[in-house]
Amino acid sequence: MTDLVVRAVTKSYGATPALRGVDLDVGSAGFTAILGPSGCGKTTLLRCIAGFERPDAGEILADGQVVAGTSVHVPAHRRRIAVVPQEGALFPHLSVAANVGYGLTREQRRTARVDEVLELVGLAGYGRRWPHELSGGQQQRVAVARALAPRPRLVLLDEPFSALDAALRVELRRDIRAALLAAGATVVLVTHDQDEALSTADQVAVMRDGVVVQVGAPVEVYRAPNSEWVARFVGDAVALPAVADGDTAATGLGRVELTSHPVAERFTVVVRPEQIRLGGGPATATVVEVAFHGHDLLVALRLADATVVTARVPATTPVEPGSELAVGVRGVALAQVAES
Ligand SMILES: Nc1ncnc2c1ncn2[C@@H]1O[C@H](COP(=O)(O)OP(=O)(O)OP(=O)(O)O)[C@@H](O)[C@H]1O
Repeated sequence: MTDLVVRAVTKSYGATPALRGVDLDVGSAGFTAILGPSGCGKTTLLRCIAGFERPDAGEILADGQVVAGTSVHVPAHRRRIAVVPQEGALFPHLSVAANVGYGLTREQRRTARVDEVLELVGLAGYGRRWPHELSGGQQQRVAVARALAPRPRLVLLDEPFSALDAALRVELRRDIRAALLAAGATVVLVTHDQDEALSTADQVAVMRDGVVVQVGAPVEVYRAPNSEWVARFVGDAVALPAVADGDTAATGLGRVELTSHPVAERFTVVVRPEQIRLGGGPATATVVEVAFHGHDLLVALRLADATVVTARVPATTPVEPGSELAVGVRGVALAQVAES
């Protein structure tokens, strides 16, 4: 697997800073997602890695070789890094096979490589079709096959599933992940979709305002975000005013366990809506609203201190607006933020 290292990379467009010192190590993880809101610099980082942009400062190394750095700029076509863009990547006037073979030498095209990668993405036998004869999902599969054909050391995916409908995305993500890892490629996916990042990647790098603010396995980033911002960005979060009580926090939902000592006398703790327990616990709450979301209910609760928080519970939970319930928090708080 290719070891990609990004060190202190900065990049501005005129007076607009897009990257403000990005550090990222993609080495050990097969599949890394770069997750961040619109405008945080994801695409710029991807373009710097691919070689379409030149960083202002910092270094990018692939397998220990500097591909971008002070006075080094290996051109994009020499990096052995493939990019799969959002959509519209295929040449409409070329057959599927010709699209897939586009980046291959004439000799390579005579081998079975095109059929091999088409099979890998689940499109064996589609070589003679034209792009317009394929569904959107099939076109993205062809784009991935084309990226894989020349055996790149790294595949960069730029929001490749964003134009597809929800059900198709889930299936395609799973298949594409399997195909890329079967091909032995190291993969970097850029996305603003939390669910996509958490469900597809082995490692998630969360970006905000031109820097990577947290890197970790999906479960780590979700369960132990290093700030309230990350907690809110990777999922729903409930912020509770808290007062230090020994090594725990006293909140409107009762005592909450912390992963570390309280940061101040008064602070805010963050928990996930699914951590709120209904029908048991040390505090009392009034049910303000119950919203049905298929397998879940979102239950708005007014606590004794008048704070309103939202709990997520299975749809089978018996709960009525206006009723009073015992409530509590299970598990530990995700993050604590000192009151400013
Ligand atoms: N070619 C450009 N010229 C000037 N400013 C640019 C250019 N490309 C990007 N920017 C600016 O750089 C910042 C980062 O943009 P970038 O496209 O990398 O973000 P992003 O996270 O990929 O956003 P999105 O998810 O919306 O694509 C933004 O403020 C953007 O307006």
